[in-house]
Amino acid sequence: MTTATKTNPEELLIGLVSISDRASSGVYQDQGIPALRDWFGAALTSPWKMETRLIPDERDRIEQALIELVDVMRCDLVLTTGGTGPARRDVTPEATLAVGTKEMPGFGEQMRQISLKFVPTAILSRQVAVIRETAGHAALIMNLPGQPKSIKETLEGLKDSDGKQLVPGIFAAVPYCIDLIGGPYIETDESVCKAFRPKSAIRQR
Ligand SMILES: Nc1ncnc2c1ncn2[C@@H]1O[C@H](COP(=O)(O)OP(=O)(O)OP(=O)(O)O)[C@@H](O)[C@H]1O
Ligand SMILES: Nc1nc2c(c(=O)[nH]1)N[C@H]1C(S)=C(S)[C@@H](COP(=O)(O)O)O[C@H]1N2
Repeated sequence: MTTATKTNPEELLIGLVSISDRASSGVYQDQGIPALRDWFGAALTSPWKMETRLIPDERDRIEQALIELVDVMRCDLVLTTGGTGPARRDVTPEATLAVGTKEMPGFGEQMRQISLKFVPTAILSRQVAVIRETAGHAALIMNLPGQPKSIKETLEGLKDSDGKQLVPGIFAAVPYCIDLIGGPYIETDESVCKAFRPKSAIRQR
């Protein structure tokens, strides 16, 4: 576990939660947090920090981690990886919906569409996204599947060998969503992920 504190209101605080019985008990090494950290390191050009958790597939533990990351640490964005499938112990979507104050169904639908370009089993992921709002703060919480490779696939989409975007990744819609819930202005490296905002919402630097 790492501990980050928000020192600058312009800095994005990202909560990264890896949910895996086997990685959290040491059967194998967690690759979820490293894959997320590497992706954000390449994608973001505006300031950011991360706060990480590695936990088993237990609904109470997942809810507790999400609430703490949003309400106490004041993360603006929380990404989970793992526990979205149909297996008995896969409960990440249930925990996420339980802590959300608004559901964002478009994210789940679109993430499955993106993932279907990579694997036919994408339909097995029940991933969801929600907004959690407290009195003075709000965050977007999004589920990603557990396969470490699914992180880049879902966030970044599909490019051809020349780098031309064939399928936009889900992260393209995240910066404007964070604007709308009062979070910091996120800027990205367009060669990794081009953020989409309405013209009126684009800040000139
Ligand atoms: N945090 C992780 N680190 C590394 N590999 C992972 C991780 N989570 C999942 N995987 C890999 O992705 C595969 C599918 O993910 P899934 O979440 O369905 O795993 P799982 O079999 O339920 O894992 P677990 O039993 O650890 O909860 C796993 O079999 C494993 O190879
Ligand atoms: N982009 C992407 N999405 C994916 C996958 C993948 O490899 N890449 N694996 C699928 C598989 S095999 C499963 S079972 C579901 C659920 O995975 P989870 O239980 O690890 O969250 O995600 C699906 N979505």
